[in-house]
Amino acid sequence: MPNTAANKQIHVAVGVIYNSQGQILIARRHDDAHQGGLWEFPGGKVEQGETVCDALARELREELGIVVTPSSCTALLEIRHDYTDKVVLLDVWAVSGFEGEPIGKEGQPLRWVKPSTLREYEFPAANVAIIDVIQSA
Ligand SMILES: Nc1nc2c([nH]c(=O)n2[C@@H]2O[C@H](COP(=O)(O)OP(=O)(O)OP(=O)(O)O)[C@@H](O)[C@H]2O)c(=O)[nH]1
Ligand SMILES: [Mg+2]
Repeated sequence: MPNTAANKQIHVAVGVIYNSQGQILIARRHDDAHQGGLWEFPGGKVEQGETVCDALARELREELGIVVTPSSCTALLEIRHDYTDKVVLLDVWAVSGFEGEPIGKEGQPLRWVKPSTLREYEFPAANVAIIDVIQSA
């Protein structure tokens, strides 16, 4: 298949961020974004020349204003998902240490939730596997 915009795989760094009470941070995607209106784990596209950890730290600084403690990042899983309009490779990391208080710097609503309540929120289809891993931990 030719490498067109429609089938090019997008590498995404995704953070499952824990606070000291064991809650996880979720954010609501803008209505006009891909998979808009759904909840997500914060993160974004890995840029050329970046490690996934660097990309995650940059995205969490840009989107939430927090500074991730590099030693607190651990790889959780990778998910490849075909949304028809695009294919994503989600590189999912747990983040248990950071400085600052997260705020929705792009106007996105944020919520700290207990892992057991994650299924009450609507996420993109690719996230089902992430929630399975979180809840089996
Ligand atoms: N951040 C994030 N993206 C996800 C999740 N699940 C999921 O399918 N995605 C998909 O991953 C892709 C890239 O994520 P993104 O939109 O956050 O990328 P970004 O921050 O670089 O955004 P930008 O393109 O506005 O600069 C989107 O197509 C999005 O739908 C998730 O839990 N978190
Ligand atoms: Mg993003």
